[in-house]
Amino acid sequence: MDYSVINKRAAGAAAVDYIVSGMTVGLGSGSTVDYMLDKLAEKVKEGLKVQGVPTSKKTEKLAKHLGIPIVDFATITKVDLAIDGADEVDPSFHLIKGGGGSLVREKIVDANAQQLIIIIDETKKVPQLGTYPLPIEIVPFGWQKTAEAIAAFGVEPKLRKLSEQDVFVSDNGNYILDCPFKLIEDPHSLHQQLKQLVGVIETGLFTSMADIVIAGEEGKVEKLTKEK
Ligand SMILES: O=C(CO)[C@H](O)[C@H](O)COP(=O)(O)O
Repeated sequence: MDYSVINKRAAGAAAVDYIVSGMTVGLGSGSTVDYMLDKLAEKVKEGLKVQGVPTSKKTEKLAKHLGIPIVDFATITKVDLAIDGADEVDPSFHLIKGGGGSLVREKIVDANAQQLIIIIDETKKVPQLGTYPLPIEIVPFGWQKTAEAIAAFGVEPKLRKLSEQDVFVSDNGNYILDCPFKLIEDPHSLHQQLKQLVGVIETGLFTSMADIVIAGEEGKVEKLTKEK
C-alpha cells in the first residue's frame, strides 16, 4: 500500500479520538476524511453517540452508508468540532482547500465549528502556500469575465473540467477556477482582495481557522497545536 494512504488513514483515525459522545461533528470532504469516517463508523457501532454535519454530497452519502447519523445544518445551534482535510498547510496553519471542489460548504461548516482539526499526510505541509493551484468557486454566468479579473493578479486561472467537454459543477451549482499563484505572500490579504471581485463566491484560502493539524508521517501521527 502506498505511504500516503497509510498516513491519511493514521491521521483520520487519530482525529476520531477527539470526538466524545453527544458531539455534533462537522464532516469535511476528501480521501483523508473518508478514512476518518471509516474509524468514526466503527466507534458509532460501539456506542459513540454523535451527529454529523456533512460538507459535501459525497461525504453525506458515505456517512449515511457507514451508519453515521447525519443532521441538517439548518436545524442545529452549534458544531462542537469539525474535522477536514487540506491540500496545503503552512506553519501558521493557513490552508489551501478545495481540491475536491467542496470549499464553500467546508468553509461554512468549518467556520461555524468551535474547534477545527485538519487531517493530512505529511506531503501537504509547506513552508509557504501557493504551489497547489488555489481553487476559487465562481458564478457560472460570465465566468470568463471573472477569470479575466482574477488573471489581473498575475495568475492564469484554469476552469476545472471533468473531461474535454464537461465542466466540473460544485454541489452549489457553481464553477471552480484553479489558480496557480506559485507563492502566496499574504494569504489573508489575497483572500480579501479576491472576495471583492464580482462573480467570486469563495476562495480556497482558509486563514486562521485551524486549531489542530494532525499529519500522518511514516504511519505515525504528528499532532500540531496552534500557538495562541
Ligand atoms: O478541500 C478538500 C475538498 O474540497 C479536501 O479536504 C482536500 O482536497 C484534501 O483532500 P484529500 O484528503 O483527498 O487529499
